[in-house]
Amino acid sequence: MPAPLNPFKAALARGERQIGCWAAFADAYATELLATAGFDWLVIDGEHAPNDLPTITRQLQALHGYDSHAVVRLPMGEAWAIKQVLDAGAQTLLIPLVESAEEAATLVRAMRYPPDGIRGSGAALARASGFSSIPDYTKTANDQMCLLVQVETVAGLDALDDILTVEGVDGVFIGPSDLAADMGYLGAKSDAPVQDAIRDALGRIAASGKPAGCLSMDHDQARQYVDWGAQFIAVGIDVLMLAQTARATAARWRDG
Ligand SMILES: O=C(O)C(=O)C[C@H](O)[C@@H](O)CO
Repeated sequence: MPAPLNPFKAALARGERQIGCWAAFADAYATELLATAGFDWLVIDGEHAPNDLPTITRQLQALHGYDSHAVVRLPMGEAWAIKQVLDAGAQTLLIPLVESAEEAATLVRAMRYPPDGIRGSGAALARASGFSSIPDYTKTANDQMCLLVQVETVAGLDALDDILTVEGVDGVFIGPSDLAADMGYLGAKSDAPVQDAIRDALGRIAASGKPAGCLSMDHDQARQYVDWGAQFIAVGIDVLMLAQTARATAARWRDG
């Protein structure tokens, strides 16, 4: 029996639009709830949400059997951390702050077993192999790995065309907030120079044939990103959705 198919990777390869949402509660119960909403992908965020390996693992377990695909974002692309979340069952990773083709190629190798990469082959005891109930896991897992790299600095944009040539990079996500900050527009990702840079980057990624990704909770802006070439687009962040609704409800009753 081979490793489970990665439906998100397959959908991207078919050119299908994938609508996503950030899962930032660091909690399996909340992430399972989100999986009932109908998003194609959910980011289990280990960069800016208080997640660690056990909370990420519990969220992967909670998403099992749902159609929303888990995209695990690590704080940084370290090979040891990649190995741990892959063994926990993640198939798709989103790695922040990639600034060169060399970095991207190193990430590809960290996600693959030899001879294609350096992933440690101890999955026999891990959730990824169904605790050894998937006999061909290690022989077939490489093909189901999906690497999304985040380009979100001026240096990253300068290296974008090179990054796009790296085999094994399955998609490139433009991070609007970090890009704005790096361009000197901290907190102003909608300012014209940042939007121009995002437009250029999404266009270049789409033209290369690789899927482009982006994030906006502003629905008009998200639509704009799709028009500019984004194929996988995150349109919500769960903590902010709850915060906004809670604040609006309280204000309505306090002020009315
Ligand atoms: O730079 C960005 O934008 C991102 O990388 C996404 C953010 O980190 C997201 O968590 C919300 O701001």
